[in-house]
Amino acid sequence: MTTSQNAIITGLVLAGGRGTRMGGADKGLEPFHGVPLAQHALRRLAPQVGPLLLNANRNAAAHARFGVPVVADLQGDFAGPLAGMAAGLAHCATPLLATVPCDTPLFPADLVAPLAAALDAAQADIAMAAARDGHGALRSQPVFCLLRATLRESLAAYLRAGGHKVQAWVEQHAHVVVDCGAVTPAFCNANTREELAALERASLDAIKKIAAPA
Ligand SMILES: Nc1nc2c(ncn2[C@@H]2O[C@H](COP(=O)(O)OP(=O)(O)OP(=O)(O)O)[C@@H](O)[C@H]2O)c(=O)[nH]1
Ligand SMILES: [Mg+2]
Repeated sequence: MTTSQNAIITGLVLAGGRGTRMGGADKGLEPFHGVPLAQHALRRLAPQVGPLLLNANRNAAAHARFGVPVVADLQGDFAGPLAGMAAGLAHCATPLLATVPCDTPLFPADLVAPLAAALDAAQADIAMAAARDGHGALRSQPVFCLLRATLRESLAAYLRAGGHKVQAWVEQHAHVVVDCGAVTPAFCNANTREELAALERASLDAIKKIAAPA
């Protein structure tokens, strides 16, 4: 994808969760190789999109230090990732919004272009990433989505009606599921501190492999 095509896509990092499985931590501020997870995700997404947004519900000042606008959920009850997507759509000034969670630090460096190509080819409103598990089965990755900004009202209405499930809302719209490669390690998310440490080790192993191929 060219830089001018990137410019029509706003990148949104979702860091608005409760972090229950990490002892209530504000996960985006947890370090990954010394860099806060939210900042790491912003850096990985930046070359793939135009403007950036960060969705967070706590510690606004700490998140603001990453240098992109911070948007909080419109409702204050931790309604799940869809609420973060809705906040992103509400502040999105481009025709498209690409979403990634903060807790999946090894997400593909070439994620957005295949989503955009598939959205365009299918003339769909949503492109959702999917990835192959160890048995070759395709698993949806619902928080990795490319959305048309025109879905703003639909999503707000869905949330107002008490909806929470990303997949269920996506299925109400013309959507395409895009095979983005293997689940491991690219789509492995850190829900606990142990998982975060394991992802740090996995990324070091990958670097060692590049430095000294077998
Ligand atoms: N804006 C927003 N994002 C959320 C919410 N809940 C989860 N997310 C985001 O959705 C993505 C996946 O979240 P999970 O790992 O399932 O949930 P979490 O809240 O981070 O952690 P747990 O409480 O341990 O489930 C992460 O990027 C979260 O930041 C929410 O209520 N609001
Ligand atoms: Mg998670």
